[in-house]
Amino acid sequence: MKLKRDDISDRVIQRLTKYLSILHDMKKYEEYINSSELSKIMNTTSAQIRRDLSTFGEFGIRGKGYDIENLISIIERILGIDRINKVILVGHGKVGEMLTSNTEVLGKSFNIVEVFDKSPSKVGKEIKDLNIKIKDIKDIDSDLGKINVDTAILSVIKEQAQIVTDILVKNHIKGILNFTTYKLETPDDVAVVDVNISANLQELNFWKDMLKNKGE
Ligand SMILES: NC(=O)c1ccc[n+]([C@@H]2O[C@H](COP(=O)([O-])OP(=O)(O)OC[C@H]3O[C@@H](n4cnc5c(N)ncnc54)[C@H](O)[C@@H]3O)[C@@H](O)[C@H]2O)c1
Repeated sequence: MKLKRDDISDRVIQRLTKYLSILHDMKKYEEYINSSELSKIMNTTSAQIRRDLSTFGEFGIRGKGYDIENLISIIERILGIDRINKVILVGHGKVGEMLTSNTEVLGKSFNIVEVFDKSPSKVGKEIKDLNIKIKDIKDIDSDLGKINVDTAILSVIKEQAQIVTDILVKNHIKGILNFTTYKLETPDDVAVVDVNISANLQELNFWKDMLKNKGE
């Protein structure tokens, strides 16, 4: 099935990643799960689950529900994590270090293959856990020409975010995980996902207060 960007909301994709983690837990105990069981764990409705999954095809078996193993592999394929994805990281400061010092943060489907920075005190230093040396951002054009990679993590200072993004786009990067708070401008064929812990906390506060008021 060929889907267009407008057919899929960000929320559906966020829920897919949650379904996946629940399904991984459930597969230890069950072979099948129906939308009603899944909806209780997800704290949503079974109609929502059916709607989300039907965006991508019909996978349920009438009377039995979803084959958990099968659903896991379908969702992994949809999310492109049925393979190892090579990723580069630009900006090895506090955030960058947090990401390279614990490979579990990225999960088993993502591998950091190159790290770039512009600070002379960092370029050339080895990142032991990854067995690679930090490279100079100045050399990114020639370095990326040698490896086949289309995903980048951006963790430079905000003031450099767009400049680095333009360099990444020029080097055929098609997906950027943006840790900076800068609103990046990219061509239509480049996907950007912003990570913003402060914004997440603000959202959390809103939901927490709303639920508290509901109980009063
Ligand atoms: N998403 C979040 O929740 C969150 C949390 C904390 C910080 N941040 C943001 O993440 C970014 C990184 O934060 P940090 O605390 O790691 O900052 P930092 O100053 O510790 O690190 C930034 C790194 O980027 C490098 N750099 C700067 N310009 C560069 C360029 N043109 N090319 C390559 N490397 C370059 C610097 O040399 C440095 O190593 C900042 O924009 C910060 O605002 C986001």
